[in-house]
Amino acid sequence: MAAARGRRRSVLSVDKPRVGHIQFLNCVPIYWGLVRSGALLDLDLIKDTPERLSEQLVDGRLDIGPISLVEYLRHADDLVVLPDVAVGSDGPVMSCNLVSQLPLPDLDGERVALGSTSRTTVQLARLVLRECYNVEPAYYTCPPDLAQMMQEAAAGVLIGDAALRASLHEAPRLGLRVLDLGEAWKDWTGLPMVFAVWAVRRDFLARQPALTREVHRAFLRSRDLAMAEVDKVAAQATRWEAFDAATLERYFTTLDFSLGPRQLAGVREFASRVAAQIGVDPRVRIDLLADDPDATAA
Ligand SMILES: C=C(O[C@@H]1C=C(C(=O)O)C=C[C@H]1O)C(=O)O
Repeated sequence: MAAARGRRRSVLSVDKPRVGHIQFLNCVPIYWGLVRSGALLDLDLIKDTPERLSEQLVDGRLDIGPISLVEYLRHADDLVVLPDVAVGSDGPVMSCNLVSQLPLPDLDGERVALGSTSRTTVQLARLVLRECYNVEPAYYTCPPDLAQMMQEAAAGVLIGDAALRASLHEAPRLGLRVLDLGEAWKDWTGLPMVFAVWAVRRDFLARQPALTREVHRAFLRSRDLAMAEVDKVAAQATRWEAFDAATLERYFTTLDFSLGPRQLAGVREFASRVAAQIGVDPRVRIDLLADDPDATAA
């Protein structure tokens, strides 16, 4: 973070685009192909948690990167979405979970911890609890640590690797209930859920339209390469993780890395349902990067 903040743009040479990368297992398939194709050499890649990357893209320390959907909706005027790539699910997601010590209808008035790395799943959890379970807990934000959450609250919302560990290892051992929020959204709306999109700052796109499209193509190629050999990706990732290769392969193929018409319908539906809760226009305009460099409006 400090390094990113201190980074100065050179006036003597063309700077590499400053691109964000989510340091969770869910984005390993996006990273895999960047390494394999050598595209990584053309990027200044900044790895961090989703909420910090979202903040850096919004305040201009990044040019292009993944952004939590809620933060995109809040800052849509300054950003253009890169099509065909996202972190989402069409049903269960495995790693965006509400973990509870109580049956969900009993959470009314209870303390519920919201993990600080999430901006979207935490809002989805609040929406689902209110609209589907008719409960209004007392929410507070805290670090994404299940043990601490379970000491201080009746339930907690986690994303990423911590959520995967919680649902696969800790919850079964401790007898905790798990609500998969991708599945809850699909059951409620019939639509895919998009948790994060990739976006470019509008000012960067205006200065560097060709470079932006190059980075976009590198992401798409990278994702396609990884998904074509997902067994290898899972086998290598398992060296450093507490999950076996079969579990990681199931995780990578459960996630939906696409952003097509159905996923965009999910984004619009989420925007309309969450609008009042997060203070955005329910029909917020979503601009997608167009093929034609002269036209960016969707
Ligand atoms: C599927 C996931 O998607 C994510 C969920 C996010 C959020 O809730 O704000 C942000 C980025 C993604 O990492 C996950 O983290 O497990």
